[in-house]
Amino acid sequence: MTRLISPEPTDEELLAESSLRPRALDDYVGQEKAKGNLRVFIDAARKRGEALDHVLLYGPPGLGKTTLANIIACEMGVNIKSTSGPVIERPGDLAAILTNLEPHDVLFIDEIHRLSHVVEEILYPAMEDFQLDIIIGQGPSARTIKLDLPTFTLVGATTRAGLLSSPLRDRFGVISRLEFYTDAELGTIISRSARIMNIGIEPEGAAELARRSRGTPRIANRLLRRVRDFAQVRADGVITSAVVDDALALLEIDRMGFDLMDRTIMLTIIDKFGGGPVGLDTIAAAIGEERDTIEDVYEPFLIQHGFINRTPRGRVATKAAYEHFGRVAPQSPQDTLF
Ligand SMILES: Nc1ncnc2c1ncn2[C@@H]1O[C@H](COP(=O)(O)OP(=O)(O)OP(=O)(O)O)[C@@H](O)[C@H]1O
Ligand SMILES: [Mg+2]
Repeated sequence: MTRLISPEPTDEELLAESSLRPRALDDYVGQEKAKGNLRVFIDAARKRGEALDHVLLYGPPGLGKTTLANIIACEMGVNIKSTSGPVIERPGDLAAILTNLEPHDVLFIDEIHRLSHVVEEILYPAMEDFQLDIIIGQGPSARTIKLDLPTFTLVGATTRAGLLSSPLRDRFGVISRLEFYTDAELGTIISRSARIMNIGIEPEGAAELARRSRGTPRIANRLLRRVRDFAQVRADGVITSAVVDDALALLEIDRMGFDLMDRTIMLTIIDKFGGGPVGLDTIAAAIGEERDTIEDVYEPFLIQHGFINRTPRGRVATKAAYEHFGRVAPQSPQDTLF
């Protein structure tokens, strides 16, 4: 099932996204820390006439990792080859990709935490010494030959850097964490997308949409498309904050941008487990969703905005979560003790 606020791209979006994707670092909104670092490293590499150091981008889905990888290649003035961890099945697949790179090219590996072990081991010498170790023959007569590779830049993307093996993580010179976007940044992205898509939107409409986008550009662009449909049918084509309100009410997205699954997670902790602490596996079983999906996709935003706490004994619903549903939070043990 694709959720309306799921950060995973739909097919329609994969097409639409390419036109909305900023191509230069200056057009990439927000992420000032990552951008600032990259700008320095890119300038330095260009001045030295070298390939950029390997870059690892991590953060929740939909925050702009793929976009940033493409911008890096663009700013370096090189080609980008894109693939993803699960797609590279055998060492030979990776060897074929690596030997086809031009000097200084960017190799983008999405979901790099899902690379198989054998493939990962090919990557170590390739990243470090730009060499490929190929084993020829079998048994006692097997020998390794080394093949020189062009210097290249590996850009890896992952939702959780913690899932990467440390030898792999250590081989990245630049490690950047992407953050959720502020409402103001999302407002800028929404206005820009509306311009490109030729949609009329009032500043208040953009601001309201930004507030409901879970800090995520992909969700912002998706909601913009849905609300446009609504504005064309129900209003006279212009997106006002009232149109956003009505459209999102219909789509069951509340004023915080939470959808049914977000609310289910919080209400499950509150109602079924007395507010927690409750383990992630127990929550997953109770709502019939994958543990990893909850951890990668739903939970980061809820934690960041203080609706759920992660404790050693499990997840806890916060006072803000109770208040969001108009409930009164039980007194914490500390309050009753003293
Ligand atoms: N900083 C940004 N400024 C403007 N638009 C952005 C920015 N980041 C992302 N977007 C928009 O959001 C969409 C999704 O971004 P992108 O595909 O790069 O996300 P992602 O982090 O790679 O997600 P995933 O982890 O799911 O691959 C893009 O089409 C782009 O239009
Ligand atoms: Mg991506």
